[in-house]
Amino acid sequence: MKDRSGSTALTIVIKVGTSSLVRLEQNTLHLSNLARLCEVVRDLHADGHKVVIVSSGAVGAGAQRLGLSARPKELAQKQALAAVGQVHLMRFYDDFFSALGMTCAQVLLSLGNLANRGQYLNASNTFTELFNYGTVPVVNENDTVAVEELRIGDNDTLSAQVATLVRADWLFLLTDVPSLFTANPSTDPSAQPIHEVHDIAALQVDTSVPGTQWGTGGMATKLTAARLATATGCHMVICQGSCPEQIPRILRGERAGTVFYPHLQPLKGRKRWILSVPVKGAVRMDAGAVRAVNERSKSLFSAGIVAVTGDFNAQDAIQLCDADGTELGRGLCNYSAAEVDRIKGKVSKDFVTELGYLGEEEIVHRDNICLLSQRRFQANLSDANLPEHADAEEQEDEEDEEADVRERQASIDNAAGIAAVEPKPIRARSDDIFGRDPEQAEGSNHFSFIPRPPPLHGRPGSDDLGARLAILRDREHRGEAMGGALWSGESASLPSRVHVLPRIDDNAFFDAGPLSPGKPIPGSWQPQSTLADEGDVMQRLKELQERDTAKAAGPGDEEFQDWKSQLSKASAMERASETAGVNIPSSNRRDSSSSAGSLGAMSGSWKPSMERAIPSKARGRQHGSSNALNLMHALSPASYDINDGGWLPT
Ligand SMILES: Nc1ncnc2c1ncn2[C@@H]1O[C@H](COP(=O)(O)OP(=O)(O)O)[C@@H](O)[C@H]1O
Ligand SMILES: N[C@@H](CCC(=O)OP(=O)(O)O)C(=O)O
Repeated sequence: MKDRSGSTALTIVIKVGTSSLVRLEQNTLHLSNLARLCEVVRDLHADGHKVVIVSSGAVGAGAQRLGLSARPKELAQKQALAAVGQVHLMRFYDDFFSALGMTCAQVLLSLGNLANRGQYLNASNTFTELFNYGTVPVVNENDTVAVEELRIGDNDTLSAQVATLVRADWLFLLTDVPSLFTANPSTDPSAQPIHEVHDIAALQVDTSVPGTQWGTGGMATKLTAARLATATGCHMVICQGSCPEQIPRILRGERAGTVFYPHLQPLKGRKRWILSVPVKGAVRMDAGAVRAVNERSKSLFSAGIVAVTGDFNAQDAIQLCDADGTELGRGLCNYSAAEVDRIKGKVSKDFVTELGYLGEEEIVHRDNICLLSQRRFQANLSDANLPEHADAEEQEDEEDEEADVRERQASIDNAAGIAAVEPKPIRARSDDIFGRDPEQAEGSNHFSFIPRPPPLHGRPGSDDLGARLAILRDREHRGEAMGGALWSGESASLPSRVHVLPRIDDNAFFDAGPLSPGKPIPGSWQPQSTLADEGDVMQRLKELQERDTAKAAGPGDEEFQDWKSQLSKASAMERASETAGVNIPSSNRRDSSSSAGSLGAMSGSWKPSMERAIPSKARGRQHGSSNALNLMHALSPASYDINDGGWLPT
């Protein structure tokens, strides 16, 4: 079967709500709905489509099993009911699918599985394998263990996130009404059905009246799901759960339910994942910032921020809203809520005075912004109205997508314990580090890519450099140093034992060139001075921490002033070179706004002629503030030299 767009093999997510799975009056499961849904899935599967079910109903079914007539209010009670109901529901899914000659698989997800990029990729690989085995994954939130602040909370949002994860073409939300209406049809007899939605922002509907006591979120969360799903290029449909047979008919083009059309230029690669990061706050932008961010796909700078809400940390996801509070997109913020509050409306040269350090120039870098508006979708959008750099953006999206595929593959390889020592060229990521394969014999020169652990956060001057160090030492103690930030080992090209403290939070990509057994890493690095042992490293860190603290004390310090003036010269130099088209490594370009790159540049270890395959996307992909460690590298005499195209932080 082809869908209306002519595609043959589709990935389809079907979310079924409690209202369609539980018969409130009879206090039983709605077995006929459930059985017919399984039959529809069987037919879709037989037509070559991959199908995931996101099933609600655990709490409702649990309540029925225990004879409760009202939904409990306490989280712990709901969690207990979910534990009872989930197994009951899955028993029927398993029975029905078995009777139809199919196998289903239970997947319980929690927020952490989606918000953490590594776990997200891992979950994605699991779905791929479940599809390969021909099974039907049946997903629910892991309600029983999800604590309040770490819950997704409703399965409409969960289903959109699952649709993003499996790169679904269609997401169906089966519920107890035939479509979205202009208002709740059970309380407003004048409510009119809405059949098609091209621009969610333009919708005028009242979703404030909730549905049954057993559902969560009513229509409001379904609209949230629609915004997420359509932004990633997925069609979404709200339709009647008692008639799952509509699904194949809607795919063929029949008019039923409410169809939300996807963005023409959907989010790709890593930006899709950003949508799964929990939102911790919001900023409101003035009209100029709205134009820059929403229409011209620019970064968000502090000058355009008029208000901040929520309590977020650096690198949390926040909503980017217009002055009225309408959400236009989401992004990973480079500063905490308190920091943004202090620098909002100001320009970046004021950051040092306000914050005591110079951080990223962008509050939210454009590489970390996911726009949710469907401005690009409108059919009448002429080329002249397309956002600035639309072509470049498209190419960057493609790069993002390719990077995403590579990351997924790397995640599979790592999970399988495959050392990435291959005769063919390998593209490595800077969040991999090189290390000796722990499984290999002493004296072997084989190298592996070892995934780096999640980034640590910190600011110079804050005392968390000490905390970072404690974490690093703990990792090393636990034998994770090879995959951690404090790396120790022997390089094939270095005779001596060295300690390398790589920049721990840069997600830039770099090309490692071909690796093969017994061959030194191309572009191998040579420390100009060697930190011989842990004592040296600790001593160095201590010195640097003291310097950090002194610098953070304020801009009165002479050395700090000198540092600042070098920094602005470096930025100017860089801008000039950029304009002149000199090939500048992207990571250094990015770092021009932070201490390390610029100081590195000024100290001569920056090599503009160095050819490296770092896509421009690397810029701004910073996770957490790297300033403390960047600063350390910048100040450290142990800077690393690049021989022939490899890359390590200076
Ligand atoms: N504008 C609207 N259009 C349709 N239904 C609405 C609207 N606003 C609120 N609702 C309510 O949303 C309910 C469906 O959401 P919910 O109870 O969460 O169901 P489910 O369990 O299927 O997720 C409907 O039964 C209806 O009462
Ligand atoms: N995870 C919960 C579902 C929460 C939920 O969103 O319910 P619903 O609004 O019926 O889709 C459960 O299984 O009961």
